[in-house]
Formats: sequence, structure tokens, C-alpha cells
Amino acid sequence: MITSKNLSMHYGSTIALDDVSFDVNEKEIVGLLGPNGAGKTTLMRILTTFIYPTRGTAVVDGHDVTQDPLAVRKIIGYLPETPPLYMDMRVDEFIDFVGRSRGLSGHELKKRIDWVVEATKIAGVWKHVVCELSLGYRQRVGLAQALVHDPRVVILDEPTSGLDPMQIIGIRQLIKELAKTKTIIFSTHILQEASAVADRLIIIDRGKVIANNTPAELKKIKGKESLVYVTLTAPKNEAFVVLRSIPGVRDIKVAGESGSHVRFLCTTSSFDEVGIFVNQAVKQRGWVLKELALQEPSLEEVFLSLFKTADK
Ligand SMILES: Nc1ncnc2c1ncn2[C@@H]1O[C@H](COP(=O)(O)OP(=O)(O)OP(=O)(O)O)[C@@H](O)[C@H]1O
Repeated sequence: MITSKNLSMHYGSTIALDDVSFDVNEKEIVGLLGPNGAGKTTLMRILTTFIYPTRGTAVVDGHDVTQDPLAVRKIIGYLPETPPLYMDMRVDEFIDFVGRSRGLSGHELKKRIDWVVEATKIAGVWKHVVCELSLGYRQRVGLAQALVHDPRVVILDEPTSGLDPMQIIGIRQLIKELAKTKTIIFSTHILQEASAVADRLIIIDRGKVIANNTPAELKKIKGKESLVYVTLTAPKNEAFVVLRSIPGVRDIKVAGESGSHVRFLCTTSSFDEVGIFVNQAVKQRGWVLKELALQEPSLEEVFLSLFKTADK
């Protein structure tokens, strides 16, 4: 549905995007993740044809963003970082205006308005003037204007920013619901949010894509070090010394003790070495091995290790 090939964007000497390529499939939810200034907004502004790239191409549903921007705009719903609202209009007037600007009228317009009012839960502020709305409601009206024309592709720049926890849950549910019929790209700083909602995460750092994986795949990306739990029926001090001597083991902690079992947590550069040495020690010393388990890294740990790697 979306293909980006070697996109670069330079603002003077600032390289906001550097050779960014990726694909987004139809009805996929893709989370764009990265620290401040990573290039997320720039990428979304290119895909929505608000700015043109310095180099490279992006194609949305067969339409090139630089050659056929109007065709792209027709099928995209966009919620920018700051919702594009007319402050002195009432919410009902504003959504009606956006719907008409998008070419809707009559029964079709009414049907779509009824749908966005329900989906974005703005019935309670429907007759309010936009400038009187709280940040959360402004965000929801921003979403309503992005969805009123039933776009096939929805691009949301930090859709949950400024929302309270209940509203955040509501927006996440809405994104999941929308993805039954639409392709969605959203940006966020919040890793938990991205992994809870997205089918795939594209992680950007200083204009470059440093990961493009499902949340499950990301967890499998091997960091430089692994955490391994080893539970033994063995004399604690002796077992500690043996584990400490295994090549690659940098740190050991006693993670728990129960009866004759001791649970160790080893930080190691090689899970395999720990396995080989522990099995040897168990055989030679008559210990009993109760557990040898690689602790799966959290997404946070993977995220941090990706950024550390990109630093080098
Ligand atoms: N109009 C502009 N003129 C000059 N530099 C810009 C402009 N827009 C963005 N930049 C620069 O491009 C880089 C990428 O910015 P961008 O806003 O795309 O990042 P972001 O990932 O969306 O950040 P944030 O999460 O803080 O919104 C930054 O260094 C930013 O300062």
C-alpha cells in the first residue's frame, strides 16, 4: 500500500531523513518510533505530500507523492502533531466543513459524520466552539477531521499526545478497529504504546531506519549480552565460583534460594558457553540442574541496545 524508496530530506545542513526505505502492507498498523528529532514528522509530512523529499520516492496506493500529490491526499487521512482546527468554529460546523471540502454531501456526509462522532466520541462537545475544548477533545476533533472522508490510509502523528489514560486506551482501540479496513501509520515516543497497537515497528534514529520488525521479532534481536537464569542444587559458594569462571560471564547475582536450590542470574556474552560449562560442572560434581533459562529481553532493553548500537 505504501512504498518508500531511499527517501532523504535535508533542511539546509540538517539531515532529517537519510535514505529511508520501507513498505507498508494494506491494513497493516505500523508504529513509527524514535526519539525527539529522529525524523518521524518529516517522514509523515512527505507521505502526506505536505513537503517534498530532497531525494527518493514514496508511493501511496500506486500514486507517487511528488508526481500525483492530489491523488495521494484524497486517500489519506492525516492528523498532524498539532491538530489543524479552526478555533472560532463550532465542532459540528468544523467537521461539516471538512467533510464538504473532502467532496461529501447529503446522505453520505451525514452517514460519515455520524460515524466519526461515534468513533472519536465527540458527541458531548458537538456544539462547542473549538477554542473552548480541552487538549484531549481537540485531539479527538483532529482525529475526526482525519477520518470523515473514510480514507484508505490513515497517518497519525502522536495521536495520543495530551490525552488522559482512559482516552489513550480509547484511541488505541480505535486504531485497532480502523485497521480492519484501513492502513495505518502512527508515530509515538512510547514504546509500550507502539508495541501494544502496531503490527510492525519502524524505529528511526537521526533520520535512519535502525529497525523494521514486528514487536516479537524485535525481542529476538540479540543484544551484546544475555541474562541467563541457572538454578542448581549445589553448594552456593562453590557454584558461584564455577559460574564466575565460565568464559563470557561478566556478572553473577544470587536471584533466590530455597532449601538446597540456589538460583543465579548470570550476565553473559554467550548463552551457549554457560550451557556447556554448567552441564559439565553438574556431571563432574554431582549437582542437579533445575533450570537453565535465557531471559527474554524486554522491548525497552532491545530499544536501548538498538540506540547504543546506532551510536557507534
Ligand atoms: N522546517 C524545518 N526546518 C529545519 N529543520 C527542521 C524542520 N523540520 C524539522 N527539522 C529538523 O529535522 C529533524 C527531524 O525533525 P522531525 O520533526 O521530523 O523529528 P521527529 O522525530 O518528528 O521529532 P519529535 O518526536 O520531537 O516530534 C530535526 O533535527 C529537526 O530539527
